[in-house]
Amino acid sequence: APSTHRRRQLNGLLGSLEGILGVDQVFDYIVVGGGTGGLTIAKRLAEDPSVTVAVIEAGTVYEVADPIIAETPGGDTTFVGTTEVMPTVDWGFFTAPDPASNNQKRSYTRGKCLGGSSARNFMIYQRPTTQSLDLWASETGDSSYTFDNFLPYYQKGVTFTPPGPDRAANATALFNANAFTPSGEPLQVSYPNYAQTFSSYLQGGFNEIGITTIEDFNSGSLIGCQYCATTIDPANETRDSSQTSFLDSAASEGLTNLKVFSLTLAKKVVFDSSKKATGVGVESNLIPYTIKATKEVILSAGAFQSPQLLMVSGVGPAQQLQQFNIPIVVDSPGVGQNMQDHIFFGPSYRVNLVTLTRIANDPIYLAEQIAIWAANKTGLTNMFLCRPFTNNVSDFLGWEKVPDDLRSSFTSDALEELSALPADWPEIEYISGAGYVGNWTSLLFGQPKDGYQYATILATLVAPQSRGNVTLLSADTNDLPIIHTPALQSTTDQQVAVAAYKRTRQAFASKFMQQVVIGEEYFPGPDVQTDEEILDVIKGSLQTVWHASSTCKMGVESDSMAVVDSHARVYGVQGLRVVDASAFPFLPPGHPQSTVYALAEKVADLIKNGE
Ligand SMILES: Cc1cc2nc3c(=O)[nH]c(=O)nc-3n(C[C@H](O)[C@H](O)[C@H](O)COP(=O)(O)OP(=O)(O)OC[C@H]3O[C@@H](n4cnc5c(N)ncnc54)[C@H](O)[C@@H]3O)c2cc1C
Repeated sequence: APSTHRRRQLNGLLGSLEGILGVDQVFDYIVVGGGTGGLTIAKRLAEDPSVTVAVIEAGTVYEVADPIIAETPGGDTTFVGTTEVMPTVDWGFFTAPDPASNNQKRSYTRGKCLGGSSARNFMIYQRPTTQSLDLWASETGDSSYTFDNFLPYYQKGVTFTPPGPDRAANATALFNANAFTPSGEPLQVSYPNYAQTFSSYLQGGFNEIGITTIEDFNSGSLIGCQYCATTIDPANETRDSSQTSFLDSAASEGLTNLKVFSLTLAKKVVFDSSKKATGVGVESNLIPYTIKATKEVILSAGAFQSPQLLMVSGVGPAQQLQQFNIPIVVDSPGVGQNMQDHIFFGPSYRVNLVTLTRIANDPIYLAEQIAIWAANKTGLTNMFLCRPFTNNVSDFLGWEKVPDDLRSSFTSDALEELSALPADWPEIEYISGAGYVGNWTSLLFGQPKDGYQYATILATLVAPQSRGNVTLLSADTNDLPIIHTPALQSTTDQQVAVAAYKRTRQAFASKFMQQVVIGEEYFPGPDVQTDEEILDVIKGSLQTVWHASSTCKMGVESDSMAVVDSHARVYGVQGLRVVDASAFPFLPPGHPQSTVYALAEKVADLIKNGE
């Protein structure tokens, strides 16, 4: 079977046993975190046969840890509610109580496995807008980040496959093939063959309320609506992650100069007396040892744990380090600060369509789908690859700035803050939710069991003004850091959120959507009408979109909160970079995985060029 073959190939790259046996471990480069950014940069560095690369990853191969859910696109709906934690491949983060939203503590999904959060995400693949990347270039003083200059790195690792002949009827996905380069690159971007019927109605509803259909979301414009491309491998309709793309290709190319230390926790970066990073202290099976780096250490442990690793290693806000008796290497006040994230929420309605509600509640329907799969399967071993499960559930998106009629009631402060954003930067994203979401407690297990099907439009704040942070619980990476997520502290965000909620209701009330809507709004219900009532519902029912970023932000040296320069090098030390979502200068509009992959590609080239 393909997955057994894959595991055998990967075994050739797993090096942790040697570490446990105390064999001296010295590499040119150490990448901490085998997630989205980490495996991408590690594979690219290892393409040079003259260097050696180690990856340190706390988790393991996700098809070993979690053989069914992780590789099935529809498995993305499991264990992402505010009260749930995936037992096998998740870190188990909960946010600190959030005073701006009823002191909620929300579960915050983070992949703990090879692939990292790309093994747990919703697979939406789209790129930021032209002007948001141009802003990245101006804020970091580096013109190589303008949309046009950065685009080749978005294209580099990706193979794009247009929607195929087996794609469902009435679900035509437009696309711009020119946004991609023809290639045999590792990361697969395509469209599921099974489309959510709800999305066709959503498109009609959006068009009716003024959100027009555009060609695609990968060419620099977002305002409009369309089916989204996904990191689903069209060959077998399974999830593609940095593990199944970049690490698998390293294995199949026989790059034995790349070693993966799985089930190995990074404890701290080791510096010499000249503040050069010379290695990483790790722990595997409770045994501590050090892996040495002769050239560089690259932190790719994600937006929560890259800043944690910097802080426990002595790079961070002095006060925070002193609190835990950590010797200060560099007082860097921005480490862990400036966190940006998106939140989403929205009303749920009963609909006359098949949605996740049926899959979750109707075993006979599920058995039928599995029987259809069994009759037609082409060598795939996972029965959860029956048709409805090959879709990532959120397959249609819309974007806009708040329309004038709702904007007219905004405060002048809110209008001023929002006007600072570039013209093409949307304020709201709408994500199709073909199922009940309600108060976000649990997607799969929370579907109402009353025989109806449900659907939701998830309004998302993509120009958030609220900021969060990451602080230490202790000086030991065995203790997860404390995460304060930025949800609705800003009154601008509150106003946009209420306007966004009203827009989702307008879409459900459109003639097009009314063809399939049954009765009145189910959640929160028609009694919720005033702005205060709507805001209260949002506070009690929001979830983050798991897009935490910018906690080791990139910026110019004169910016005291900048942690890395535009080559992702940590200010104040040598031989240390941060390459993951934490290094973003800010969170561009939309879903960040494309930018994490692109940044890793770009920094790999910088390193290869000695920059
Ligand atoms: C549920 C969910 C849905 C999402 N949906 C989408 C989507 O549809 N589209 C999109 O574009 N984005 C989506 N995202 C966001 C996107 O997946 C992330 O922004 C991106 O994957 C982050 O990449 P990263 O490299 O920064 O971190 P990660 O991919 O999380 O990698 C960090 C890695 O470091 C490892 N690690 C951490 N600490 C240590 C340590 N001390 N020692 C050893 N290893 C360590 C982790 O185990 C992990 O493998 C979603 C995220 C989630 C969680």
